[in-house]
Amino acid sequence: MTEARHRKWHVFQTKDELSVAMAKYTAHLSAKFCKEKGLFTVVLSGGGLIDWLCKLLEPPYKDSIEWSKWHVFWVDERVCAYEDPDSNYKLAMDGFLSKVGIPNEHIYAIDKHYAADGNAEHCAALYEECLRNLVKQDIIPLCPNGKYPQFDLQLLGMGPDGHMASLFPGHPQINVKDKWVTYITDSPKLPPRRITFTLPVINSASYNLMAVCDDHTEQCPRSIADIFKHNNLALPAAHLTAHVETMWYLDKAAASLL
Ligand SMILES: O=C(O)[C@H](O)[C@@H](O)[C@H](O)[C@H](O)COP(=O)(O)O
Repeated sequence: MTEARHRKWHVFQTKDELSVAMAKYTAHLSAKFCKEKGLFTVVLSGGGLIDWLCKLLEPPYKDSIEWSKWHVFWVDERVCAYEDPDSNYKLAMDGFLSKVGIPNEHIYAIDKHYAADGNAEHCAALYEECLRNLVKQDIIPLCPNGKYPQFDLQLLGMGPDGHMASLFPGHPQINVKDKWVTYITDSPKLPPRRITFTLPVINSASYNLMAVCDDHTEQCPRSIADIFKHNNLALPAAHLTAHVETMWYLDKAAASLL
């Protein structure tokens, strides 16, 4: 493992090794937080992540994780119907969540009706309201400055252009600080309408695990080098921190220019 400034990282020879490590990391934190607080708040993203998480569906994890104590959120979501193949909710439900015993009422998706209508602004406002209610119910604590919710673990991915969640380079959402959840209607990655946690919320998590596997683009290893060697803050993912630990899991291809 390598460490620079606040960032730690591991490079894995294969995606499979990365998935095994991701399962271990997640299972360890699940056990820790379930023991300490009686629940575990996990934030998912879209993309390849759900595939990599599938190691949790295998022994020894599937039967040892206290799934009933999990509370699941999305760091970003595409504003479309739940049944739409673009939906991050559908991706996670079909590939992972439906296969473990997380109570339905612990799975916090965006509003079904506004999502189907494509109303990103309302979806963002209602998702923020949902988080605020969970803070009142003591499911999510606030971070020490009292301004933002503090999730236990966020599992993130980075796009080849250096975006994370739905915070894209050259778009204003990265600067939003007065909201917990914001929205975009012209996302360069399709589909265009999305909601996303704001940067201060993302960085308030106790643990952030960013997993990046390069799928034959030249841009991805360049963005990784730009972040790790030059801390190029034009790339949203370069801003990632966390309260306890910011961990990057890279495959060999993504790390090829380091
Ligand atoms: O909904 C989304 O599009 C995502 O949440 C997005 O931020 C994703 O995590 C990255 O684009 C990485 O995606 P890949 O893992 O597919 O490269």
